[in-house]
Amino acid sequence: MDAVTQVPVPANEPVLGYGPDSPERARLVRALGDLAGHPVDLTMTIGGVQRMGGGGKLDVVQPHDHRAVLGTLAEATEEDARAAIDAAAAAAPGWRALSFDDRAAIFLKAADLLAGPWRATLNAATMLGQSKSAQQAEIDSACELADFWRFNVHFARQILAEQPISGPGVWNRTDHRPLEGFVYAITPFNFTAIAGNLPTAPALMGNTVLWKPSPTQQFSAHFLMRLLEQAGLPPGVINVVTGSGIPVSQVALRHRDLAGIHFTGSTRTFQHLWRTVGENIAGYRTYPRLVGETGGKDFVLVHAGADPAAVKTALTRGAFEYQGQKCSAASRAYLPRGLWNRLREELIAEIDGLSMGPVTDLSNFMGAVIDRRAFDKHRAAIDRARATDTITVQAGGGYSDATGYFVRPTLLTGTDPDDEIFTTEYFGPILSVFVYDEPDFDAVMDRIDASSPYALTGSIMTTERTVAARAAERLRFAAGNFYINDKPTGAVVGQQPFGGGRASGTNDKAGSAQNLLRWTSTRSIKETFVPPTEYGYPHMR
Ligand SMILES: NC(=O)c1ccc[n+]([C@@H]2O[C@H](COP(=O)([O-])OP(=O)(O)OC[C@H]3O[C@@H](n4cnc5c(N)ncnc54)[C@H](O)[C@@H]3O)[C@@H](O)[C@H]2O)c1
Ligand SMILES: N[C@@H](CCC=O)C(=O)O
Repeated sequence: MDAVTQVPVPANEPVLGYGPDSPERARLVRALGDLAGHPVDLTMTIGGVQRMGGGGKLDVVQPHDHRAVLGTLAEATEEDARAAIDAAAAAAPGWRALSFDDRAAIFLKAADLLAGPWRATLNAATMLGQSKSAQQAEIDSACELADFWRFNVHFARQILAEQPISGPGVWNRTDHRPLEGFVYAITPFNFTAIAGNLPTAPALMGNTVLWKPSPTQQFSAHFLMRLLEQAGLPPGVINVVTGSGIPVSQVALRHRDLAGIHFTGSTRTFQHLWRTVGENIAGYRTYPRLVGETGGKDFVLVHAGADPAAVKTALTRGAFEYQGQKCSAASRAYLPRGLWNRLREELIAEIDGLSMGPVTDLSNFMGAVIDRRAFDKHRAAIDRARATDTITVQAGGGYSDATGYFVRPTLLTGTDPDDEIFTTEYFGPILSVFVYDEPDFDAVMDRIDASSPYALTGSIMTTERTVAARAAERLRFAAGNFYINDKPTGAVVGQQPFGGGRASGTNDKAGSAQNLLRWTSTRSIKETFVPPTEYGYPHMR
């Protein structure tokens, strides 16, 4: 069909509340029971066929109850990786020959399936497998993922519509080709929406994909793939391989047809991937596109005139929702002495009162951290803080791995602004506060800018317009997402395109036209209607 169509106007998926007696709560509770009671084989999906990886097995458990097994995956081997890349290559001609509208319809249908009949399943899988509360699952695996799929279609259509001007006798066109080869999508444990967006954004632009989810997100990834199949995704367009990714990368990163990497995860992993691509650069057919959104040490800067109640809520929600396991989580805050003295007791009481436990008990504000490795890292950070003279544990500081990987929300104060509590990403429920004297406000901004290698999110809390403007200017490169009088988390697709610079990533803004452009390689076409028939020019006469 040749008609130039309009795609549906996207709108953000409304966030449901899950209050007592609500129908969505009843559906969620039922899904939690169903999924927890039926462990599944967490298969790979290669060329549309589900099978277990060829390597060692790994149980995926509920982080808040680590004896409860949700499913078992098996490490994908190098042979599995080769099969998945071959399947992507086999599916590529048919997929890129499909019209944009046909591809877009699959993801629009996926969004509607997710917002409707699949919502409870995806939310329950995310709660059980990643230990998210109902609210945190809802904003992630239901709303943000549906938003990614709907807004990406809208932005992709805008990209395709962008065409060059044409002079007399000439027609110029831009052909938005997919990349030549496969895209390797590698996704983190903490957001089901990111796991869903990273393989599907390149696929929407006509690419075929090798997708390696995080083992600790594999449970929700498994259902996500089933949803995409139900939406009509043809076999081989997205090929899922399971496990650590190390054998997969042995093959994928050295493959001639690696055309791009769409990564979200730690800075360390992304730098490893980039380095390996650099080492193999002469071996690729085309220069691979490298898109990576990585770590953060996100700040809240509080000015003397800020509203204490707003500061308290921004810190509590910003630092401790989803156990601080958001790349955007507030992990360092800079408070003026007067306000700190007024707020301290209330803030400690609020943090110590936060409910934490199994997320299947919907009254809990927090669940467990993702796994033993994360638990050990947070425990070590808290123990070190206790043993350091310049640091005081103001709230929390407890932990237990008896039934689940629980770390109490922890508030530290430190007098050395260069200590690792202000510079290192712990990726857990630990918030470090530096108390400054009010006249030092400008010097504190300099510190925030210089003391951490990251530049992901940050916020300024103030009631003075001129202070907000000064901070926005002075901290212009310290955060890719900057908030005024809000927590630094909770970006919404289409409203606050998300991503950071410096060590936080390539800042290609997930869920925006900027990101989608990375998955096309444009061809300029010039057509001359009546070509010249003599080689000479007037000055030669
Ligand atoms: N900036 C953002 O948008 C954003 C969003 C979410 C998470 N993050 C960051 O992600 C990190 C937490 O996530 P994580 O613990 O899953 O990160 P991670 O780097 O440990 O893992 C990310 C993914 O990479 C895989 N991986 C690791 N080594 C690999 C290799 N050699 N080959 C192939 N795959 C490999 C992992 O299995 C996982 O799927 C934090 O640093 C956080 O800040 C950033
Ligand atoms: N986009 C999310 C963070 C994603 C990283 O973990 C937010 O804005 O809070």
